[in-house]
Amino acid sequence: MADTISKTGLNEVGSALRGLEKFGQSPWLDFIQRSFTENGSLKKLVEEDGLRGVTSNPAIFEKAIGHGTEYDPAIRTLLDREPLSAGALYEQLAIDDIRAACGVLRPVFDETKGLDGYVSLEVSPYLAFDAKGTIAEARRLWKAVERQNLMIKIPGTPEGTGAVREAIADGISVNVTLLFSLDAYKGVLEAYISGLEDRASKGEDISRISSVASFFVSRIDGKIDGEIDRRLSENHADSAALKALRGKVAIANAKVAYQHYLEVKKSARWQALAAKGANPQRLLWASTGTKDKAYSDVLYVEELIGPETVNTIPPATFDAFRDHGKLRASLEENVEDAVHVMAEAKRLGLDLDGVTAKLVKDGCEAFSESFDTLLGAVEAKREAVLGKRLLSVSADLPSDLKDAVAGATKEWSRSGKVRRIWARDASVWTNGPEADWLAWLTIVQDRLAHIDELEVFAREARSRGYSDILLLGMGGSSLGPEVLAETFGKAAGWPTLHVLDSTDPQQVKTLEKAIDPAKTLFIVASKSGGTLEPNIMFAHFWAVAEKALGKAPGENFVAITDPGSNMQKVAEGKGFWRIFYGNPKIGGRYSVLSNFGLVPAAASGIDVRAFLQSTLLMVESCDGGAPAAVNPGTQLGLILGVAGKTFGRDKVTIVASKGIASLGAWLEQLIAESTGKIGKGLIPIDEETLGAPEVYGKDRVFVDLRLGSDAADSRLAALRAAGAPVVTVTLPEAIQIGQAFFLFEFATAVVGSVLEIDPFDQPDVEFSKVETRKLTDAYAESGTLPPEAPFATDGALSFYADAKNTAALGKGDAVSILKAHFDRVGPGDYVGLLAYIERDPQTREWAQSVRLALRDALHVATAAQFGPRFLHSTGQAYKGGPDSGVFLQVTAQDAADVPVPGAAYSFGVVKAAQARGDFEVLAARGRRALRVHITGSLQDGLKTLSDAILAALKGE
Ligand SMILES: O=P(O)(O)OC[C@H]1O[C@](O)(CO)[C@@H](O)[C@@H]1O
Ligand SMILES: O=C[C@H](O)[C@H](O)COP(=O)(O)O
Repeated sequence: MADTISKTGLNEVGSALRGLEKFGQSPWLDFIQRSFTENGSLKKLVEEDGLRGVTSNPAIFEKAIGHGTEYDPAIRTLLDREPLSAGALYEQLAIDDIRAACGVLRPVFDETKGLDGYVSLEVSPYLAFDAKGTIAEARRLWKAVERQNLMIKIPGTPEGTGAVREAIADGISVNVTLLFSLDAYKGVLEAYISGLEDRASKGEDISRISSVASFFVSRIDGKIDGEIDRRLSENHADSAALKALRGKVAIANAKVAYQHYLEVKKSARWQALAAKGANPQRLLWASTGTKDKAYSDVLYVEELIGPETVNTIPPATFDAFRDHGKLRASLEENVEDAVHVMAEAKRLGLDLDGVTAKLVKDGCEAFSESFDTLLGAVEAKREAVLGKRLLSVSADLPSDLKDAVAGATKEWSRSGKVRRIWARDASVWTNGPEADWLAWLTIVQDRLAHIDELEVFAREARSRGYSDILLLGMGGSSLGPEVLAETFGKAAGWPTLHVLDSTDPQQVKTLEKAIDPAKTLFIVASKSGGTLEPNIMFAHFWAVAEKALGKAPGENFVAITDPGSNMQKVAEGKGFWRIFYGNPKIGGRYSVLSNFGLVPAAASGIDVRAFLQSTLLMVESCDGGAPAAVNPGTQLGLILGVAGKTFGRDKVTIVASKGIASLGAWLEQLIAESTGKIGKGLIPIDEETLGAPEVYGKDRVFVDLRLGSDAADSRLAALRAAGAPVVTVTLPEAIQIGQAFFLFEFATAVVGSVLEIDPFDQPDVEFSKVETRKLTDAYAESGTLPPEAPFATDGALSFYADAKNTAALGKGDAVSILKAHFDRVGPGDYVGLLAYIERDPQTREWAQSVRLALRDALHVATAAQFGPRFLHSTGQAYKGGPDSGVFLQVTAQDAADVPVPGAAYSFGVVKAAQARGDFEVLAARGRRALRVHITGSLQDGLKTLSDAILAALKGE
């Protein structure tokens, strides 16, 4: 702008601009930019051209902030101070600019006794059709800018008009924008007057409120002239009459609006307010830059000069008017002609009502798009400044998927879904209870606000000299802590964090041996407090600790549970050292950034403050102020959701750097339990070693989680080249695992919206729990589980299934049964190996080799899971998700069992009941499932089973 406004002829022709004042019109400038204010250019216009106000809009800020590097230092300074989102950064920059301009214009405000000297700041264009949101934002911005010569710009939509009345009644000066039609203007003037009356009736001063009604001009000609040209090109019968209207309608419309202003001013109603000191709401001519080069470049200034009006002039027009503008009292000239033009437009069917209605809608959309572009540019700058402090997400997508994601992104922008998520609007999903499960959105800020409590606890725990921490929990209560334990390892001088999430007696024993129970801090974690596993694990380790310490070990126990749970009562009754609470508005799989992750993190020496501060950066990246196109959580969610829903790519294959590989298991629960229901969903595939493109079907999306500068698996390049979608999430440092948690939480919520499901419930897991409970109750009553018989036995392997599956599999030997089972696998299916055995390096390796053999032979996705752990994770999707799973459940005779203190059943019985409950639900859901039970040595049995599987796959 400094260059745009010429410096020539100021004294001589500058009088044209200055001359407007003599006609009662105030020239304002439709432009703002930091450097322009800072370098004195704005002041110069005030002093030399008689400039009396400034207006801004989202498009103007987009031009100022969204391009070039001028605002970069300010962005850097702001980010050094606080982890702001793109939206918050923009707002801060805009507020600073508006304040600076208010400072320059303040002398005008004082000299004119509050008539002029205003600077306008527009409410977010996203709120144009949201009355409540608009008034809230108007109040917020008014307070934040805190300048008497500020005007809050509110669009003159029906919703905006309602907000105008409230704002005026509040004492906020308002510039009503996007006015095109006489009717809309009348409504706005009425709202202004009513607002003043409301305020006066409260006995409050109305003399310090100012308002303008921004009537848009050139955009009307743009539309009407376009229609005229279209008709002329078709040799319309009324060609001459149409031609005569070209370039006339906008000005005529404005002149007629001005007549309304004059009439209202004469009214008794207005006079009563004027007597109390009210200022009239002046008409402000906006959109006064000439768009059609065929017209004079000062047309919309010269033709609208009249008393008690404002013209906000864009820079080039300002220059032009200074240079060759002519002054005359044009606004009240030939009013009858204006009325005639309007009548002609009506007669010729130029549909001014339709045009103006469309202009309002288009205007709001255009400002929203400019705002999206602006915030997108700010986000790019933000990411550049944050650099390696932020994880990055990039995607290589085949073109059809890429286009579909771009389409979905547009739709999300248009419908404001990201903002609606943050506004806790359940209509983003199913309009069900989703809004009650969204406290994870702000849990990071919440926990940072209480960080002292965690830090004090960490110090105390450390000073107690524990060698180990053993966390007992399932699913969301254990998988997050497991990621933290495995990602960060043991911190020097701090205890080692172990996690137990199994009822396998051997696994329980292994953990018991790994710790020194007298020097262990036990953390019992359960949101509900009612989950079977943590309760029986607690009973066991309480007894173990009691024995080791020789006294009630409450001091060595900490509970994490939701307030009011049974576990809270137990912990209180048993004198636990501490009880930490979860947030009941956060589900288990979304709880890692709440106390469920933070308490074990703090106790094991992770710097929870730094961890949360880092995580907050990602929370802000996913904020409602970051438009869908640049919002990493939204983009990731749209890619996964659209790939699954539209392209049948519903297997999310997770590949990871070694250092963050445990994130995969946490992601499994998040994705599967959140999305796998009512026959829909994404199936996470974790730890499946990559293969060549030929071994895959077309149902995959690969998510590559990279840590630091770890090189990506070279096989991904081949997959990319073969057209497979690959999303890469790169964490420059391990501490950004918190960012990854939030990123995927947000993305999963987005997937839920795309799939039109409630991502926060888990109906089928509950069903399994009920089935298991029935079996353990039966055991408690009779001392034995209900009898069951295999439908076939082959050596150490016995096969069990429901009637439907049995009928499909036949009663041959192991190989033939397995062959029949895997013959049922088709393209797009996946195979789930569900092993209810100890999860240790050997069994994991066994499961890996079997799943890879299955994948390579059947060209389908495979999952290798351990029970009962997966029941609180992928189990939901296996039962409730798409019916594309083919399951082989593996159970085994336990070498030794472990009793559960105070219960009739043992760990082995619980595990057996869980496997059977799981199978019953799979069968009830009509899934293709087979259970193989190993008797005798587990190691030998597993070998026999894998040999039989390999033979079945070879078709032997
Ligand atoms: O923390 P809780 O209530 O013991 O629940 C453990 C897990 O069980 C589930 O409720 C069902 O599997 C999960 O969502 C949850 O993470
Ligand atoms: O208040 C000012 C308006 O936002 C501006 O004049 C719109 O002008 P345009 O139609 O040239 O975008």
